[in-house]
Amino acid sequence: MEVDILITNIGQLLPMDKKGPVKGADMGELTVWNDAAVGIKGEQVVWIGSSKEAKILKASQTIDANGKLVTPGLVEPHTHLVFGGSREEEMALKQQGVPYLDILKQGGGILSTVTATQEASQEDLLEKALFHLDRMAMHGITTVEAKSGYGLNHETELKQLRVAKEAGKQHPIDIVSTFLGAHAIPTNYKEEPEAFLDYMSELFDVIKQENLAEFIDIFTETGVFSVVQSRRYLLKAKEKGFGLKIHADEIDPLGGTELAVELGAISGDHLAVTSDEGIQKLANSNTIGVILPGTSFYLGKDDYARAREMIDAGAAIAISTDFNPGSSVTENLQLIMSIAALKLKMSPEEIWHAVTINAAHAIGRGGEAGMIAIGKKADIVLWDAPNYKYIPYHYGVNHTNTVIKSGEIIYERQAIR
Ligand SMILES: N=CN[C@@H](CCC(=O)O)C(=O)O
Ligand SMILES: [Zn+2]
Repeated sequence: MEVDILITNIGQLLPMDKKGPVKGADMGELTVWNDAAVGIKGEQVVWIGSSKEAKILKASQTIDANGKLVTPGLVEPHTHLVFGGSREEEMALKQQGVPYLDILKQGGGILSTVTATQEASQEDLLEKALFHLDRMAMHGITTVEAKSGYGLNHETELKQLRVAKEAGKQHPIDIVSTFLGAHAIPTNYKEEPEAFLDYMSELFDVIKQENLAEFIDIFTETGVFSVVQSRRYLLKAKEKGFGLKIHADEIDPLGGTELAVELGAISGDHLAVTSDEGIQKLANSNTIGVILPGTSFYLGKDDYARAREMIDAGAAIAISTDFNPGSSVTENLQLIMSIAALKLKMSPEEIWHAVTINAAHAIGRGGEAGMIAIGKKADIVLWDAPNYKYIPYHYGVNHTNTVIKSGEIIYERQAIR
């Protein structure tokens, strides 16, 4: 057989090719192949076997992994990729103990990014999004979910969605788009959240027609949208054929997790303060819990999602950076893997499921992304690490050696000396 790229002498290969999403105790069972090899032709994986068997292949290019860990490209299931400006000035307020929701109430936080995004040109937003995507790719991410939500008017929300679509065309990373017009209440609708949601839902048709988003998301939170308002809005979205997501139980336990399950949302995200009942309901549902422990860390909070209890109860969990300019400013999902180990007490086996196959299922790419399997896209990372436990263990740095997206090498670490 002829292949374009042969990766051989793989120390540990994680195929992550189970039928997902992977739930509960199964998240702790990882398949590991030792001394493996992978053949790529065009965009796809066409051969998997042992390094010894790989000698029969004719390869245009051979990569000697030299005992390295090889995994699927990471899947990042929750980002606010497209935004104007930055919010480093807010850090001092956070240090003084001003709560996240108070900053928002005073017109800062999300609303200050809204002003910057409204003022930014489409070209500038695109350039900035591509820059952040480059950084994600360098860190081993090959598929990204991207939300709008810093427009809060028709024009700017559409501008954000169009930028995400264009970024997906120009960048090798695959982008899955979510409309988060219900991210905050703008000042001109301050006393009328329902009217604002009606106004945002007017965009559903054009978003469908132009194929600008697959999912509709809402921030269900104190001072933002209530459970009743969220339900009404999301039911309208469901009727139009969108998949649903909820920013649920991030700061106050309003019951967003329960709502996500009730509506059959593909994911409930954050879940930092989900109730006992919410955990049970999540575990008994097909909704994936997308946990964002970097946000708890970055907001200096003690509330971390009870991932252990969720997994022990049988839930499917994914983890994410929540990359955004306010509550979690990092493109490094490897760092989040370490925080998941340290603060969520997830095992390395669970963490690898959470950044590959389960993350793919959380954004409607189950069976396509987050796995290495014959006939699937060759999204593959070679790590400067001897085994899968090493990545969460050695924290805060980038471990990628080579990143392959759809069969193309898009990143190779350069030695300085
Ligand atoms: N909590 C709501 N939205 C974002 C934060 C957005 C921001 O602070 O700009 C989140 O997921 O954490
Ligand atoms: Zn978010």
